[in-house]
Amino acid sequence: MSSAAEFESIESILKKLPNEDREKICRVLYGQGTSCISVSEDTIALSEKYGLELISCAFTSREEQLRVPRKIRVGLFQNKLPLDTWSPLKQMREAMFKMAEEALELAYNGGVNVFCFQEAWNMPFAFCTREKSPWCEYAEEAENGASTQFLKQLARKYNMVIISPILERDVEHGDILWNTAVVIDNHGDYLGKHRKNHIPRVGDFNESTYYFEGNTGHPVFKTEFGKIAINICYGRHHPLNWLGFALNGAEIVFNPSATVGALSEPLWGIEARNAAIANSYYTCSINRVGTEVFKNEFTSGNGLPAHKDFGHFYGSSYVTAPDGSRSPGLSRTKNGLLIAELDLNLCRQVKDVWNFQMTQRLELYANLLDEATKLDFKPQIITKST
Ligand SMILES: NC(=O)NCCC(=O)O
Repeated sequence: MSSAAEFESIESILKKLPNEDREKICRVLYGQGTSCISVSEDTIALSEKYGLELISCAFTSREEQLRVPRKIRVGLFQNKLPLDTWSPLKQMREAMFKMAEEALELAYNGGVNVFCFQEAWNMPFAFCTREKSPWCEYAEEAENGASTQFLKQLARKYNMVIISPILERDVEHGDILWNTAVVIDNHGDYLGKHRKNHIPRVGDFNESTYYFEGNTGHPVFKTEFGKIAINICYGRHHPLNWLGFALNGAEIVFNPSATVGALSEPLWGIEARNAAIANSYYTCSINRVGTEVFKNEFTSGNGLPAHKDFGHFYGSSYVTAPDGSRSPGLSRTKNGLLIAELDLNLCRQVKDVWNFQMTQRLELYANLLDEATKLDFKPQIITKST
């Protein structure tokens, strides 16, 4: 479904440079902190069988004298829709589950401990349309919906924490919808959920037609593989949203997303990376791939002609470490799995060096925020008196 005109990735262009030049550029653009890790031949064969691009890398950390390394592997999965947007829901679900099963099998073979899907992974990203039918039918209960039940058994089988961002239907509270990430622990038990804090009102992203801003705060989920949190898509534009997860002790924050090139691609490599630096945690950014075409035209309220697709979802999923180094990105056009080995000890090591937490002056900002939220707030602007 991707347009042939789409280029594959920044990395595929960098590969064309002479080695010496490429190394210099990568050191500056990507940081010094990643190296390739080899995965078994079987894992490579599996990625080929399932048509999934596979990138695996490890972030560098220092060995400590008193603490053992806390190395874990994350798996970031990006995918196109397996069928046309207008396919019957049952068929779409079957195709999605098959694809998820293959990606999880590959992740297990690559030693992944925590796996995350893209935003609203099991449905077309139909929120551009503002139509209610059939899209609202994709909504599921967080704790016991079809995809949670399906993933629980795979989480148990593979001893893997799974983050499953879905359209949630809250049947106990008026059947309303939310944009939610469900967390299933490695024993196959439902651990909890987080609802998207910031809802876009930009371009074709008409998501406020479907759900409100989330009411779950900034939860951090304590798992056997570290303290994890989820900042869903548009929340990545809000630095205080990232801070919220840091204040609650996150070591890894996942950013499952759905965003298109014309809108956000120059921002993509910056925001989650900056958040990792500012908050001394790892960030894992996942974006969907491909161009999703809808049956009916929709408009964006910007005077431009009505159209039937959002534009190209550019994938490019990547991981950033607390020291600012980042992994290569997955392709802009293909389904893929990025496996990254993280030593969670690096979070504290970076805090000790940079002291961002010690120097952050929360009380200063708390006072300002308190004032700024009052209706009679007067901005502190100093002008020359006449
Ligand atoms: N899904 C979503 O929140 N997309 C908004 C677009 C963006 O933040 O780049």
